[in-house]
Amino acid sequence: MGGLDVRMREVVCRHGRVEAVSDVDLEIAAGERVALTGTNGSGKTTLLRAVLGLHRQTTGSIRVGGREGRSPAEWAWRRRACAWIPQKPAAGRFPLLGAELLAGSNAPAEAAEAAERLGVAPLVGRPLHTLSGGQLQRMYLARAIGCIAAGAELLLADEPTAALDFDGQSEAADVLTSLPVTLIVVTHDRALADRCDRVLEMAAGHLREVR
Ligand SMILES: Nc1ncnc2c1ncn2[C@@H]1O[C@H](COP(=O)(O)OP(=O)(O)OP(=O)(O)O)[C@@H](O)[C@H]1O
Repeated sequence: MGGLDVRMREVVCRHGRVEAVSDVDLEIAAGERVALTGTNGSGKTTLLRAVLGLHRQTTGSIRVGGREGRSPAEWAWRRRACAWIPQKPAAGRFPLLGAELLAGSNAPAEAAEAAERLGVAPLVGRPLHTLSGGQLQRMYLARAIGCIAAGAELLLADEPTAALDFDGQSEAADVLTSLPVTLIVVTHDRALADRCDRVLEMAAGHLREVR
């Protein structure tokens, strides 16, 4: 089993004056699958974005594979090391096509193959904003599989099954928990959490181990 270890020390994330993540310490072993649950607005998305370097107002230490994100070169490495399934797509200036999203994985053939398996291959010519919520999540999962084929060893997934139908939820949970990477998945889906090695709960920015 591959995967990178993750180590967080005294991580604090703010949105202006709001402290969304408070003093989080966390160690995740290489290859572990961790579900991050908790109430709405408790800081889960903010913490995942901090790991990716997308949340600037972050203090403390976040190491992935033993590497801190202190320099542009370290962040470039972190971007390649992480596959990311966002809760909602970033608003870009131009519409992005499904095929362009898949190509961004650096392993377009593997991503396209995953899109085929996940039933969204016929939609790759469409702009992402025209896809349904579930179709979009399948497209992002296909991209993540491409990123992993290209060498990513940490998958950060933010509610990746929230918009899927029942069969899709179960299929995506199988795929997510069988990938040869470390997984941190934000989820309100009990069946997905049950398949993970550990379950953590976030409440008002604080993290605690549930299982
Ligand atoms: N761009 C922003 N500007 C200001 N406050 C924000 C911003 N994004 C999030 N917040 C606030 O930060 C806190 C944590 O939000 P976050 O999105 O991390 O929660 P979450 O646990 O992922 O919630 P959910 O389960 O609803 O997705 C919330 O109080 C939220 O209102």
